[in-house]
Amino acid sequence: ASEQCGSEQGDKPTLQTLSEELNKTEGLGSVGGQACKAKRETGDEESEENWRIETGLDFIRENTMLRIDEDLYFGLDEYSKFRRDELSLLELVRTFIREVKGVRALPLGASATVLSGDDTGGNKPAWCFYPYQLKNLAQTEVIIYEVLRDFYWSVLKKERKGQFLALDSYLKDIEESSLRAITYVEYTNEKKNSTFEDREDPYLYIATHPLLLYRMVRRFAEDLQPILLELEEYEDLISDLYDKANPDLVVFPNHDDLTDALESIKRIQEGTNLNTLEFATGKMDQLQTDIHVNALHALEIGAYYFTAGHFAYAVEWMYYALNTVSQSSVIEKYPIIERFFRKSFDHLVEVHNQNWEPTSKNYWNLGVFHTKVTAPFEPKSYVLMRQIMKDEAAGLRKTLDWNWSVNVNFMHVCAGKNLQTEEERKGLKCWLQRKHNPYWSINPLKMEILNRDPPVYQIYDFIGDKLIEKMKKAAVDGLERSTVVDRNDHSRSVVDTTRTSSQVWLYDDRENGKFLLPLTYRMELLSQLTIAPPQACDAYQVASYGPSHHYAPHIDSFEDTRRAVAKGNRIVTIMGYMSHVKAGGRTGFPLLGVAAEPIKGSVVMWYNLKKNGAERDMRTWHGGCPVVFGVKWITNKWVYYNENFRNFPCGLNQDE
Ligand SMILES: O=C(O)CCC(=O)C(=O)O
Ligand SMILES: [Fe+2]
Repeated sequence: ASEQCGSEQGDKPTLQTLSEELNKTEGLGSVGGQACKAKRETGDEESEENWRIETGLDFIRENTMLRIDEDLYFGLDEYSKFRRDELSLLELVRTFIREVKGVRALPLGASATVLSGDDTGGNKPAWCFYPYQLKNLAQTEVIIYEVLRDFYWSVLKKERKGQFLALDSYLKDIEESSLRAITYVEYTNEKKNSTFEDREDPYLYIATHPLLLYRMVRRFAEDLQPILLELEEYEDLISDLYDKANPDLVVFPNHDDLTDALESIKRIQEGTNLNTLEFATGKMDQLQTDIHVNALHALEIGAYYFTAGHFAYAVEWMYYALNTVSQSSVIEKYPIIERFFRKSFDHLVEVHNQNWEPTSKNYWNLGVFHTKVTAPFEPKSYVLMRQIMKDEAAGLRKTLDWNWSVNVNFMHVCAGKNLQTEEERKGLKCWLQRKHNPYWSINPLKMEILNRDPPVYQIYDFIGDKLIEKMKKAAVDGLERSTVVDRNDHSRSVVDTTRTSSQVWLYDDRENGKFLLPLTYRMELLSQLTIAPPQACDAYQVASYGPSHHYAPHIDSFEDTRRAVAKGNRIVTIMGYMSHVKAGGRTGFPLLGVAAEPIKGSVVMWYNLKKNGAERDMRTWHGGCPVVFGVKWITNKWVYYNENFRNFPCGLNQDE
């Protein structure tokens, strides 16, 4: 069916085919299937296809600021402007993308209120922190899509021929991303014969896939409002949209959210060392998804990396964009387009090289390649500086002072690399533990030791699925953005980019938390520590992470013991995984060179203090690696020293 779609265009390249081509990615097959279906449903559209394309092109030529024209060099003036003011590359790229897609920029000062719902201004939630709200947004968008698609084919094409290239490319963008994902999820649900409970939610899939999320947020921030402004006169349409999409209940993402989405992509890629080509084509940490970004997206992502000062990734994304666009046949007809990509690419290479210094300073500039870039760029010959420093960083693991190597090692363990030496790996094993308590003899613990000194254990099947569901249910409505101890004032907690999860506390000593007590007792048996009394622990902290959310390396014990005078400090952490994570989300120990895999139902246990209970054990620096795809749920149980100093240091498996 998709071939048919292509052949409708004949071999005459048009702007329509151009944006179709730009939307394709090498090796992933045609993405036009859904679009074809939409067209077929409306019956006799094929014959009318051509006028739409032709007049669409004319419309663009006549009405846009920057002309796509052989004689008038595209964006040359703009281009020379950005060379003086480098930060505007991103804006220039956005202008270019609008141009190609036929999206008119909103008039300056226009507040796009056609369908913006409640304007909660500064109180608007940051979208990226709420996968469950984003899920609703994905659902709303599909409703908007359906209304606009029907309107497009039933009304618009008859009245205003060809003026709506922007709407056309908007509909296509949804079809090849969100709708494609929904089809995929529904298909797998069906194939797996999923019951109601374990059906995967297609909208949550969209809300937690970093590329789908970026594409959706981008459509809201860039594409939808200008389209709606142009359709304002169709009052029936607008009120239909208003009724169905209920914008008063949903706050739509804006440009700040688009920046957040781009920042998320950056955090994910940097934090888990994803290869650019693989990431762009939907591969994340072993998992291949059938979702990708197109040349225009890659162009924007490259420009964002440039703005953020990470020049190596900027060059890689721009190279991907250029390469994708160069393979498009319509480029022969519009070489001007390719020239824009090439100019941008050349510029990024130049800036990369300006920022590359062959001195030890590079230890602080991890955003460049190991060497300057020379033409022709061959991505395989260039290695990221941080990659090159992997061995050196691993060698510095035992240095307990904070230094540059911690972040590099954290990134590598987050990517699933094991940095432990042969010596350190000796004696690491899995076993069934039946000792220490009769309870375990009939129901042995599935133990694994991840590190011997200091000991880090992972214990599998420790929290049952039913209990996990109960915990999530009790937690989900109370989730709030996590905080960290204020660096300047240790008595305060503050919101910070080093910890981007949301969280809530559940109390097993309160009426509505009693269901947690069996878990607490199980933890006592496991650790041979006193945990249940409130003075021996903190309540259960339940935390949830969406894509890009992380917790940078830290130690769970307090630096300032005034935070915990009565209880003593946090001696042991027992952290449970309450979900599988599709990609990413490990718990990394950069100084130990190892990470725990987020396996639902397992708990990880380690020390935060030395055995004397007074000093922090600096070796158990750890952090929550960025979630790449999916949602990660954890629960923390922190155990305090004073209630436990008597039975210490018998601690964990003293006979191991
Ligand atoms: O999310 C993780 O894997 C680690 C969380 C953590 O270290 C904490 O909450 O203290
Ligand atoms: Fe922690």
